[in-house]
Amino acid sequence: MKKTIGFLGGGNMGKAIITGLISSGLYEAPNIFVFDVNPAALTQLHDELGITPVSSTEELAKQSAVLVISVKPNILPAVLGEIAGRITKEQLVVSIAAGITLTQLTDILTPEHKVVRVMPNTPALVGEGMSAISVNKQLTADERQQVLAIFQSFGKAELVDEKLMDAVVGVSGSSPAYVYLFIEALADGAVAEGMPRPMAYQFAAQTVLGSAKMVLETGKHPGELKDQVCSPGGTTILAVNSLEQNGFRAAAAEAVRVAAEKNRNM
Ligand SMILES: NC(=O)C1=CN([C@@H]2O[C@H](COP(=O)(O)OP(=O)(O)OC[C@H]3O[C@@H](n4cnc5c(N)ncnc54)[C@H](O)[C@@H]3O)[C@@H](O)[C@H]2O)C=CC1
Ligand SMILES: O=C(O)[C@@H]1CCC=N1
Repeated sequence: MKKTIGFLGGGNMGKAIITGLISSGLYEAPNIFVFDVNPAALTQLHDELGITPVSSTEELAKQSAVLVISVKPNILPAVLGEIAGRITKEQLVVSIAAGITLTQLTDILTPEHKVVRVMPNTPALVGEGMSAISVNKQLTADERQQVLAIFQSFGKAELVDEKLMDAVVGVSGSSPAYVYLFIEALADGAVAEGMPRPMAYQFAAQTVLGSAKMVLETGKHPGELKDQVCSPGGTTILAVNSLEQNGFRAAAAEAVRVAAEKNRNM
């Protein structure tokens, strides 16, 4: 049997996942079905990635063993509600919508349906995603592994207790945006010192990438890694003090908190 997956919504996050899936080889592009109300988005996905566009949500539900709902949270209930009657209890329904709980999904479908809540992030596009996955009781152990394999094909993925999903949004779902802000700010500083902008982005982004790898691969505490950069009487400790004076650490932690709170109250 063909291994199929469908996407209801092919926007920023849908496209990032589809690109990641195709690059990993887990799914062949023609076996990825997409429906989007925006015909231009659909044509672009077809032309760029080779996916199979479908013309209705009903058709999508029929074609997809795994159905990923990747529309905005505010329209998910209506969109899923429209096709609820066509979704079988064998299909896996995966929602990536912020703030939509497993119970909300089974309220729209039925408690017997297999539902999955995932919080991915856009670096899926380049095979470096971070996804958290919660499932309801209807999934078998094999199906849990299947979902994990999908999201591990383009980065790291973990099964988590659903109550952690708000923290996940703050620390990985939304946080690429804060990291881009940081990269842009580092580059602005370098440009002010006379560095050409493209060079500044490269130096800032490669440093963020390398520093992240240091945390993941050495297993060392981030504080210890920071200390290794701070020479006594040197440049770095002055820069670190400046960041502390300007509330950098508190600002980052507060960003995670407000994103989590929003997710909780969506
Ligand atoms: N952008 C991100 O970094 C992340 C987004 N998410 C979640 O992913 C979901 C999608 O977000 P984005 O991709 O950023 O939004 P987006 O606006 O880029 O994409 C949504 C897509 O859904 C389409 N759409 C709207 N109404 C539709 C309908 N009735 N039927 C089919 N398609 C329809 C739109 O044309 C658009 O292409 C949201 O629920 C969001 O919470 C989750 C993690 C990260
Ligand atoms: O901003 C949002 O609501 C979505 C969820 C995480 C990233 N983007």
